[in-house]
This record gives sequence, C-alpha cells and structure tokens, in this order.
Amino acid sequence: MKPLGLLVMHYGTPASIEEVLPYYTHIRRGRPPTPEALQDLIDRYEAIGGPSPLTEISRRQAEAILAGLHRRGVDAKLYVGTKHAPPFVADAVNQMAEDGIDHAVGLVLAPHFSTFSIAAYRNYALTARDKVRPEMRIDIVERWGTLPELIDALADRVRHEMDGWDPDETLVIFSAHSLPEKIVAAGDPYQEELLETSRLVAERADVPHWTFAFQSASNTGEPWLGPDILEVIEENAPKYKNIVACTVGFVSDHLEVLFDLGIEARDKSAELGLNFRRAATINDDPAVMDALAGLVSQAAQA
Ligand SMILES: CC1=C(CCC(=O)O)c2cc3nc(cc4[nH]c(cc5[nH]c(cc1n2)c(C)c5CCC(=O)O)c(CCC(=O)O)c4C)C(CCC(=O)O)=C3C
Ligand SMILES: [Fe+2]
Repeated sequence: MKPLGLLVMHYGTPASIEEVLPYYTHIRRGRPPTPEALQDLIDRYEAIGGPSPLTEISRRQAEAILAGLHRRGVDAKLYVGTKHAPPFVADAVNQMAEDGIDHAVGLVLAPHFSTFSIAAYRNYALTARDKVRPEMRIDIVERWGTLPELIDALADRVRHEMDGWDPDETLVIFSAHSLPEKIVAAGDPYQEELLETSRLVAERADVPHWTFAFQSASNTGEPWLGPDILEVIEENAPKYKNIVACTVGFVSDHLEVLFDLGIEARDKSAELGLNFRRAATINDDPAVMDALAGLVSQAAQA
C-alpha cells in the first residue's frame, strides 16, 4: 500500500528580496506591478526584517500535522505546495503523481472557506491532478474555523494579552484578510465563517467588548470588504484605553501579521493614545496541529 499523501498548502512568500518581483507578478496573474508598488512591498518586507518566516513556519506546521498522523497509525507522506511561490501546489501534486500516490488529503493553512482562498487552492490541486494522474483521489479539508482546539488556543492568547487590563476599558479586534466586496453578492461564506470564529473565541475568553475588522486590503480599484482595522481603531479610540488585536484568519507570523498588525495597527493605536497588544499567532501550536491531523485522518476515511 502506498502512503496517504498529506498535501499541505499555503500562500507562499518570496525566498529573498530578489524574488519579490516574480512573486508579486504571480499574485497579479502575470501582470508585473508598477515600480512604486514593488518598492512599497519590498519596504514592508524590509520593515519586518527581510523575507517572511511564512515558509519555515508552514513547514513546521506541516511536519507537526504529519507527526500527528503517524501517532494515529496513518502511514502518510508529506507534500507542501503554495499558491504564489515555488514549490507551487501543482509541483507538489506532480510529485505525488510521480511517487505513485493513490490517495491524498489536501489541507490549507487558512481556516475559512472562500472562493478566493480554499476554493482556489482546491482548483490548483485538482487541475494539476487531472493532468498528471486523474485516478489519484484528493480529498480537501474545506474549513476548520470552528475546530475546538483552534478556538481554545485563540481564546488563551487573547486572555493572556488582557492580563492586567480592565476588560471594560479594552476592545478586542478580531481580524482577517479582506477580499473584494463582490464575493458577498456571490454568496461566499467567508465573512460569516470569520464572524463565527470570532464569536466563539470571544465567548470562550469571556471578552465583554469585541468587534471584527478586515485588514490588508489591496488597492485594485474595486471595493474591498470593510471596515478596515485602522478605521475601527480610530472610531473606537474615544471609548477605550486598550486594544488587543487577534487575527482569526491567519495562522502564522508573516507579512500581514507582522507588518499590518504588529507595526501599522500598533502605530495607529499609539498615535491615538491607546495601549496596543497583539495576540500571538497559532504557528505550530501542538494542540491545534494535532487536531488538524485528526481532521486529515477523518477526511481520509470519509
Ligand atoms: C484570502 C487571502 C489570504 C488568506 C488565506 C491564505 O492564506 O491563503 C491571503 C494571505 C496572504 N497574502 C499574502 C501576501 C500578499 N497578498 C497580496 C494580495 C492579495 N491577497 C489576497 C487574498 C488573500 N491573501 C488577494 C485577493 C490579493 C489581491 C490579488 C490581486 O491583486 O488581485 C499581496 C500583493 C500586495 C498587496 O496587496 O499587499 C501580497 C504580498 C501572504 C504572505 C505574506 C508573506 O509573505 O509573509 C499571505 C499569507
Ligand atoms: Fe494576500
């Protein structure tokens, strides 16, 4: 029997500053960015100390999920592929085909379903499969935003940051990557799933004042989902002394977490005289990684 293919997928990040141009061009579906937009992105990577740790953290997460499968007695082999930087999802699928894998489970390192996120990863994986090994079965875990271990881990992190702060003077802002507003009219569940995760974490952590905001919207000329976290901080500044930012949409320390929250949201809060803390990211939290292994193993048996 061939091992189960464990196909772990994530957004991908440039391996070096030189790789930012091909990466950004890939994100823009082959259209190179303007020199100003490119420089702006390079500046953001430099502000977080160079290339993002996303690749390394995703690798650690994937290894931990693989170990969780082994603990469950599942014979599995790990393949990692990304959306926008080599090795791509298609490269990982091609490798599985070359290795003669008959059955794989795909897991995206992002908890909420959207046509722009999970569905896009699924399309990359299945399109590649159809080309190279149509008989290979690939089951995709489509969402995991209400996984109890995820809710507990986020609630612990929020509670930790609230330590010493009066809950009545503190606003917890949950956040996730914005997407073009048109997805809502198309019936995309993304926004509702994000709110559900936020509500569960707030309940679990017993947070009296919380809200949800989007972050990291691109400037593409069309409207993106809001409100933006910086606006939310500004609007709430007169009512609170403290802000805790907790991303529910991102699960590793990468550019959008380290820059958009760790620098931009922090600086905006300071400017308005607010104390600011960022809840730690999930990264390779052992309980969450083990629960993900459980989901993969269930998906394999379904
Ligand atoms: C839904 C979603 C997630 C979460 C789900 C998932 O994780 O899949 C996510 C994650 C991430 N997005 C990331 C980086 C970027 N995303 C961009 C641009 C865009 N993201 C989009 C969507 C998402 N993105 C979209 C619709 C665009 C516009 C494309 C267009 O133009 O049509 C741009 C371009 C410049 C800019 O707009 O800032 C960058 C640099 C990084 C890696 C950071 C690092 O390197 O550490 C991560 C984890
Ligand atoms: Fe993005």
